[in-house]
Parts: sequence; C-alpha cells; structure tokens
Amino acid sequence: MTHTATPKIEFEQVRKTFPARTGSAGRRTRDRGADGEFTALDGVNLRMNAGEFVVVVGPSGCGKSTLLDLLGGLARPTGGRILLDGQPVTRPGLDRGIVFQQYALLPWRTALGNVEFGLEATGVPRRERASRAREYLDLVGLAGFESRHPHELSGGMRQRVAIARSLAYDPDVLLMDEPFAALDAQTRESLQDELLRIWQRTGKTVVFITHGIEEAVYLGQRVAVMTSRPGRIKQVVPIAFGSRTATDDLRSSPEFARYRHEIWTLLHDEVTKAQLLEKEEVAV
Ligand SMILES: Nc1ncnc2c1ncn2[C@@H]1O[C@H](COP(=O)(O)OP(=O)(O)OP(=O)(O)O)[C@@H](O)[C@H]1O
Repeated sequence: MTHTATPKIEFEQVRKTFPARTGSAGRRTRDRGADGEFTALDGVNLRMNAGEFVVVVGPSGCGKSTLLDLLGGLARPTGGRILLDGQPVTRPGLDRGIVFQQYALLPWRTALGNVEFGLEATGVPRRERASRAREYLDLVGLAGFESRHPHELSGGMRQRVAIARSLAYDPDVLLMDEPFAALDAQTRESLQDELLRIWQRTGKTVVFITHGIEEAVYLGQRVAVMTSRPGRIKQVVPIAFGSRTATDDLRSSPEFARYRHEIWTLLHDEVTKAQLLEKEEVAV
C-alpha cells in the first residue's frame, strides 16, 4: 500500500442519471424527476488505497454495476468526479481489468488464445504473448488446459480464464462484477481462495461487487454497503480477522458471524426499501 496523500481511486459526489424508459416518464417517483430522468446514483463518495480489496454490496438495482461501469470508463458520470491516481476517468484503459459474471470468452479460441487476446491490444510481441498467457493460466491454476476451448471447460474454469485474461495485461486495478455468481457453492469458495491468493501475490487494487454477504466478509478488507436507489455509500465496514490460515474454517468463526450480522443489519432496511420501490414501479 502506498502512503501518498492521493488515493488510488476516489469517487467524489458521483451522480448518474439515465433517460427515463418509455411508458413511465409521466409519473414522478422518489428517483424519477419531473423531467422524467431516472437517478441511479446520487452522492457517491468512496476512497480506496492502492492494493486494497474493497467489496461493494447493496440491494438489487441500487447501482452497483453502474458504479463499476463508471470506474471502468464504460459510462460517464452525470455529476461529480471519479479519479484514478488523481486523474479523472474518461474512458476505458488498460490500467483497469474488468471481469463480469458472464465469462465473455471467445468460443472459437482456446484458453491460451483467449488470454492472448487481451495482450494483442497492448502491443506485446507475438512470441511473448504465448508465454505470458501461459504464466497467467498457471497463476489461476489452469496449467495443462491451455488448448481447451471454452465449451470443454467447466464454469469455474471459464471464469479462471476470464480472470487470467484480465490479469495478463497487468492492470493496476481489477474490477469484478459478481464474477462468481453463476458458479456452484463449492467452485465459488475455491475461486474466492484463488482470488485472495492472486491478490496477495500481485498487489492489485480490487473492487469486487457481490450480492453475497458471506462472500463480502470473506474477501473484503473493507465492505462498502450501498443504500437502495438512488444508490450512495451508506457505510464502509473494515474487516479484520485475528488470524487467517489456509486450515481455518473462517466462515464458521464467531468473528465471521459478527461481521456477517453487522452487514446484514445495514443491508436489511435498504433491501426492504428497494422492494417497496420495485412495487411502486410495477404499479406505475
Ligand atoms: N443504460 C441504462 N439505461 C437506463 N437505466 C439503466 C441503465 N443502466 C442501469 N439502469 C438502471 O439503473 C439502476 C441501477 O442499475 P445497476 O445495474 O447498476 O444496479 P445493480 O445494483 O448492479 O443491480 P443488480 O444487483 O440487480 O445487478 C437500475 O434500476 C437499472 O435498471
């Protein structure tokens, strides 16, 4: 972790609105102004240090993916600023790798070819690409699977390829939008351990979105809990376990249960509000 005054990532009063969807512009609700604009995020403030692992949780539709899209430069904020190393984010860049829930692998390319694909844009010479791709497939535990195509891999393996592809061009920041949501519980837990190991080895800054409270507590150094829509950061909970060894059943510890309960309590009211909002929308 650097000790400079500039945070790695900073959200300053970030706001994001979308044009209202057709058929609903006439009615005014809490997050839809008279002009029919729909406010997804309003007043988001969050700072992250280099090398930090921050997890974002929040009720469905509160704007988690929007937050990540803005940081990834895939969309622009309507108000406020997002700074990366003190500079406003204006477009996607190779300093940020994004991993989505769906693997987004190229089906006609092998695992190696998919990881190499990420390197082609960065101008890495052809000969070097293959060896770099092998190195990252090895890092995610896929040595020996280089020549398999996506359809010959399990869901967990495909997501490992997606992670390797993002890591291969060596971004400073890894943005992960519910990357393990589609996996079975066992695979998810093993990938969580893999990710922590990779994070410790590479020192990347990780921003990880999830619906899972347990996943948040297990992975995050800090867990940012969002409000219901329009989303902002309700509270940031630092997570610090007394000990963390490979043999510990951390998820069964009283400490884990305490953190889990703290985050559950923070989320509970927001989920209720989000559900009310959804009902209000259906009635519109
Ligand atoms: N391009 C868009 N145009 C219009 N509305 C959008 C757009 N993108 C997102 N929204 C709306 O903004 C709100 C926030 O969406 P977002 O996907 O960021 O929420 P989320 O917290 O990631 O949801 P979930 O947990 O269900 O994945 C939602 O109501 C969504 O319908």
